[in-house]
Amino acid sequence: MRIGIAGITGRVGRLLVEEVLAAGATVAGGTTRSPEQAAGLPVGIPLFTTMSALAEECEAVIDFTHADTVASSAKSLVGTGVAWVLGTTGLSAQQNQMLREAAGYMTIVHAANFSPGVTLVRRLAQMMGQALPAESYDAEIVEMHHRQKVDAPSGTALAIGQAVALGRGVALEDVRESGRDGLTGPRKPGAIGFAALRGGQIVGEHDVLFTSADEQITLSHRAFDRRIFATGAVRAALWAKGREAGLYGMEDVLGLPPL
Ligand SMILES: NC(=O)C1=CN([C@@H]2O[C@H](COP(=O)(O)OP(=O)(O)OC[C@H]3O[C@@H](n4cnc5c(N)ncnc54)[C@H](OP(=O)(O)O)[C@@H]3O)[C@@H](O)[C@H]2O)C=CC1
Ligand SMILES: O=C(O)C1=N[C@H](C(=O)O)C[C@H](O)C1
Repeated sequence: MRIGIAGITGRVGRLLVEEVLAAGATVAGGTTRSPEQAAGLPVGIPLFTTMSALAEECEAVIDFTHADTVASSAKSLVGTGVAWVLGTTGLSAQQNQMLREAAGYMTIVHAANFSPGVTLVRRLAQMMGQALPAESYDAEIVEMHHRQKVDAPSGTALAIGQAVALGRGVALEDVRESGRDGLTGPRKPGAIGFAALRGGQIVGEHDVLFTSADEQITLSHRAFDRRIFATGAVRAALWAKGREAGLYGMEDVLGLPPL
């Protein structure tokens, strides 16, 4: 299979090159805004400055770049027959809506976290949201990442929050509490809270806490190596080949029922 890598010079992009090759697939090329940054990549990988040019060379694109690229990438990929495996986080509501619309015409696998562990944490978080009454159990999600991360809360934290909200039968937008600071007043009943910490080179840590007057239950996930995201994304690209148009997630790739 010919796989393209959008953001090939990035932290995940460089690992994707190794993981595509390890899976026995071909690195059909990559995008970068400045090809001189490609130092250290294996020689001979074609580099492009646009998604359209990359799409001509491959059957799937794995994209770990920046939310600002989502609209133009959707336009470039619709109608090409190329599957889009998108790991970029920090998407706005409007950008998420664009993805849903594009998925009417093409195959998209979108996950805020391609690790199997986080996929299972989301499922457990949904079960806890369903089983533990929101009036008694306060749900808080704490994440910590490296100092270069540009979006907060992390896409994973929000995806876990969405799972808790789903379990509680509410919309996350209606109950989300992020970035408390100052004279906030007491915690709102039923809120799902988020706290984002940044420092050093931490790959990705997520804790989901349900705290009542009498007990606390915590789900924790630690990514030790970001290769776990690259391996999962390559798995998703191989899975996406020949799939009908639609918006899929890592649950689909792992063969789990939808949340
Ligand atoms: N779903 C998942 O499992 C995971 C998701 N992520 C997400 O993936 C994304 C990338 O993460 P990471 O690899 O650490 O980031 P990096 O900044 O290391 O890499 C991103 C690459 O994308 C390119 N890029 C950045 N901004 C733009 C832009 N505005 N337009 C076009 N290209 C751009 C840059 O390449 P150049 O300068 O060469 O153009 C850059 O090297 C983030 O959103 C992150 O949160 C990260 C890990 C796991
Ligand atoms: O930017 C990162 O590094 C990561 N981003 C993803 C997110 O926002 O959840 C996934 C992972 O936690 C690493």
